[in-house]
Amino acid sequence: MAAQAQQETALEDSRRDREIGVEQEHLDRVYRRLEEKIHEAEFLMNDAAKRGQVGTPGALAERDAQVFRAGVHLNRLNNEFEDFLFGRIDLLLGKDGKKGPDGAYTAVEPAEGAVRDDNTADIAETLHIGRIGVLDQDYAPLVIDWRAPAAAPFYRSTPVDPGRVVRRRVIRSKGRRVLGVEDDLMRPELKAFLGGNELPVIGDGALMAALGQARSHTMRDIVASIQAEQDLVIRAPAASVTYVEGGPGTGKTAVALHRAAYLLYQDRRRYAGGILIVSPTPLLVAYTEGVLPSLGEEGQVAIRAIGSLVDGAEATLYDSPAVARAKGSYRMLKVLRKAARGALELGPGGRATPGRPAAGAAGANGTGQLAFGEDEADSPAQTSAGPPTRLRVVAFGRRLELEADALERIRRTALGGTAPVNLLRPRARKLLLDALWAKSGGASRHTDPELAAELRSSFDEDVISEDSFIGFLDAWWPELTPKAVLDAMADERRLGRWARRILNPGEIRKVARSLKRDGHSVHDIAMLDELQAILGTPARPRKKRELDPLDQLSGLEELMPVREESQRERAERLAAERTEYAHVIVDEAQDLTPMQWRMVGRRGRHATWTVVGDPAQSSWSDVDEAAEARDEALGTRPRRRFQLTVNYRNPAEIAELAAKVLALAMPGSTSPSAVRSTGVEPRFVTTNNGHSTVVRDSLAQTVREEAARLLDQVDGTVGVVVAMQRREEAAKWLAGLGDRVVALGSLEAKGLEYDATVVVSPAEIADESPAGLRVLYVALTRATQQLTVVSAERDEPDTTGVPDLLRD
Ligand SMILES: Nc1ncnc2c1ncn2[C@@H]1O[C@H](COP(=O)(O)OP(=O)(O)OP(=O)(O)O)[C@@H](O)[C@H]1O
Repeated sequence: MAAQAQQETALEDSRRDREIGVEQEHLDRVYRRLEEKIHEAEFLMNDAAKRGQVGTPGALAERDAQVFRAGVHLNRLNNEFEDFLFGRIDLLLGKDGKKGPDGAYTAVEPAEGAVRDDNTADIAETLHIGRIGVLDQDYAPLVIDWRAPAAAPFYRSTPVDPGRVVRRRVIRSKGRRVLGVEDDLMRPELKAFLGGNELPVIGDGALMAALGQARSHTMRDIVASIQAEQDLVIRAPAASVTYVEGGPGTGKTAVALHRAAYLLYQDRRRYAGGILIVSPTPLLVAYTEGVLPSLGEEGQVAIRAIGSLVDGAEATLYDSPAVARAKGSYRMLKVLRKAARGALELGPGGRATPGRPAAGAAGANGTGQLAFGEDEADSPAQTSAGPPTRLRVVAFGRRLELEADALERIRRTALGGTAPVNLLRPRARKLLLDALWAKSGGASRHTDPELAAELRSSFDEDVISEDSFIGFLDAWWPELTPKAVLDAMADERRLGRWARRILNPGEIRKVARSLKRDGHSVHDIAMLDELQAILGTPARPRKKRELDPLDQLSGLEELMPVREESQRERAERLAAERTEYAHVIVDEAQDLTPMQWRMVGRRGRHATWTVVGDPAQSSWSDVDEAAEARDEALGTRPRRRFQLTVNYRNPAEIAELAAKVLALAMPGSTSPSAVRSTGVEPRFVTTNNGHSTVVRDSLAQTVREEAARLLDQVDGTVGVVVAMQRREEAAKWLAGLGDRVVALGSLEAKGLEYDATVVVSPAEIADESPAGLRVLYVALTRATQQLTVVSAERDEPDTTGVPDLLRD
């Protein structure tokens, strides 16, 4: 028996080697062709450079475009993809027998007679799939880009609905060497022939091989094993809103990233407007950042954490659940609107200091008093001088004055409506001039309307050129910045005024206190962005463009003093100025607060959208309010909904345990089915070792020992997930264990995955916030191989260590 098994293995090995050899031959051809293409691109670059030295304006523009195109091409070809060629499909003859633009047959279904009555068939076409497309000299496809329509059957075909595909092969290669092949047979009932020989089938399929691999600190692309239900999402038409839901590990993030690459391939011109991917945390950004470059896409896709969407500000702090709820809800919008208008009364925020008024204000020329908002001993806003309370000017030789109540009335009139506060300054200035004019009695000097108008305009000119008026206006209607208004809200009494009957006193106190900290939370960033919209930015004179050194080279600057912007310059300028995108992808969308939806919505007012999320993993407590805000951001565009149903991350043993928490968090919802099982059950460990109280040291020791044990068991990473308030202490528990292990707060674990995880005190995580059970569900679904749950006393573990929350 053993001898027979040995013989079979040897036979299988030699068939595998033969098939590896077949693919190696193909890869060699592809690389020979790539080398030719690289030479072509280099030639184009040189040619373009020569054109740069002679030339008409037309030649110059062409040069720019050519250099750009050749550069992109070269860059892509030179990129050392780890597995440039990764797939192959062997197909039956197609129904219509016509070739598509990719040089492949377009038909999805087999032609009549493609399968003979005795269930035998010939392979009519073989396609290789890779990260970019390569044609041979005769324009026949050597490799088809994975995003091309002809590659779709590689992903879509299943044994239930095989279409024309008989065999799907995943090829593993490194650089120029083919290392292995794995086949899936889509029509096992068929005896198929290729070039007269029976079609060989190697291995047990690529998906399982991919899922079993150790995890690192960066996500890999899944281009070789995208599954049919995922492919439908990736290739969904871009128009409107593509809405994708699915449980943990169903590939939502992976699918979102591959969709970005697909959209760029489909319509590069359109998405030159940029694709924005919004991610919940900087950790997830760092984890996913490498996927698009590995698919050959960079530049036009911006992956940003929700706390990094506002230039010049970065979220580094966390808010307590109560503060987060107040800052994130629609109620905050009302508070900000009031604060933006109210902050005007504080004068030029942050620029002047108490007792030292802004230049030109009434106080500065010694004629007015200063009115500070309040006596703010400990508020950051204490640095702002109050606005002047009196305006004095001399016009037409007369001293004119406006007192505090007149100024107040004018301010209120100017602020009427909802226009951005900073843009209302001209209106306020006009109202001031009207009031001064009325005081001057100038209106009654002439009855002739033309003369009266002339007099008025010279009056206005007189006033607005006076230093005291200019200084007054700067102090009385300063240009406000979002930061200054947010700082002003850190004062509890002031915030109390602006948030009266909107936030409760407890919320006002906590929000004000949170704003006193040095730095911003992720919710502050959305508030800053909202304030920017409420305040507006007055138009500024445009900066003069600098001369391009290339112009000097060609001597064209003499002929063309104002040179047209080149294509490259234009692209660079647009990227730098970009605040709106052509397509917006929101990952972990269930977590966005209403205020965050408003912020993201502003970046995609004319965009198409892909929104991926899982309501069961939401850490935002008012789910309905968030859904309303989402619908507002996405507008009336039609929705296309998809559901992903298979969990590729967790083995069944871990998924089953997590499902118990899901049943508590969202009764009635179903968890995705795990695609594999490892036979390794989750482990339960308690800290009290039979004692009734749990001391912190014992928790530290237990977690450290578990982490060390798991590091021995797996090749890749280990994540230790703790309640947010334990983050820093947990990092110390793991000191010295190496960089394969990390400590994470429960909210930081979002979207990430590890070979093994230690979840510390489920009860502590669940009690952290109103959405705590859903956060615990996230924590329990991060492991690809092994999970240990460490319980403390409050978890009420039973005699086997299973905590109360995870018992049947
Ligand atoms: N078709 C596939 N082939 C191979 N691996 C896959 C496939 N689909 C998903 N995976 C892997 O499964 C894991 C989970 O994917 P991903 O993180 O995209 O899921 P998710 O739905 O975003 O999860 P969560 O909601 O928990 O953040 C990743 O390691 C991903 O590479």
